[in-house]
Amino acid sequence: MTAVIEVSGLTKRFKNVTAVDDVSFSVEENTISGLLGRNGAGKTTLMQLLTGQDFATRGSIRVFGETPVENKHVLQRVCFIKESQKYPEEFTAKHVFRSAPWFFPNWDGVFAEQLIDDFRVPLTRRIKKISRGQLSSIGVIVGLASRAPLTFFDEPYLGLDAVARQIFYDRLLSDYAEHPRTVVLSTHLIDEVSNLLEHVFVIDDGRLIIDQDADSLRGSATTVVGTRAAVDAFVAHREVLHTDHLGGLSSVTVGRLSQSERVEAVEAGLELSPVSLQQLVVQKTNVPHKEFEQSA
Ligand SMILES: Nc1ncnc2c1ncn2[C@@H]1O[C@H](COP(=O)(O)OP(=O)(O)OP(=O)(O)O)[C@@H](O)[C@H]1O
Repeated sequence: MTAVIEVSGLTKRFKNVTAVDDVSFSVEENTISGLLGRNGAGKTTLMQLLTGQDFATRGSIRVFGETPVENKHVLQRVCFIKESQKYPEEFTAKHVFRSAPWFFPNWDGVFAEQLIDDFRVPLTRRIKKISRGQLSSIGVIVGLASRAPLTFFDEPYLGLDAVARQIFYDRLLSDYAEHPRTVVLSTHLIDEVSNLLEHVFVIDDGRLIIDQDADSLRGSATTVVGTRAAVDAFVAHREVLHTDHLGGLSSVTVGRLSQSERVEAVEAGLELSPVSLQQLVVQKTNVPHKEFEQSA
């Protein structure tokens, strides 16, 4: 496997905020990765650094083996779709799609036309007059039709309805199968994208807390449900990720269980269920912010 992105000891500080805090990881070529985390976790800042739009306070970044900052050789292979993309005042969607091939050498005009139909983008209305969802559609189309070897989608579908989001997931998957490339996607709609992701990065308060293959992450936790006494006895010596009580019943999320542990649980009258990626991320990141901890 070849790493398209290699990051080591990366830190970005804004005055008293450490937005990215000593992060190290790599992203393999031709994979779809999710960059997940709560509001303010540092996802956008990290993407800005990886796409050379900001300078790191410390640490190193290699994209296609080189630093991305002011590096045409790297940046012409990168597409970054931001939540808040700005366009020139008089621009219509037509202007965006006409100018896209100047920036993206792999631009596929026929694919873009199909996507414009799929998303029903009004081509001749000025961008400042179109809806939030339509604006997101334009970004999504640019991200897909650019076929950049490395594409970042930063929360790309603000305002997109459920049908449009599904079209995005479907087109991304089918086009990725035909034209493999490296995609990094940040989103809060974790369950919706869960099946798309091959690798998961979770950033919390600037720190990378999960860097794991999506399949192994999905199997890394189980919820155990049963009477309080039986659940308590079963989880007594295990790491507990989350606990809920309802009357005499308990629902406790624990780490990976072996086959014999599963048999033991079932024999104790307990029910086992898988934990969704979203639940797992919520449980891992549902802790007090370090600033609040320090000032408390
Ligand atoms: N230019 C800046 N100046 C000061 N602080 C900043 C700046 N940009 C980001 N931050 C802070 O850095 C932290 C990380 O912000 P970032 O936008 O990267 O988070 P995010 O994970 O993308 O959040 P969201 O999911 O809400 O978009 C936040 O505390 C934010 O307030």
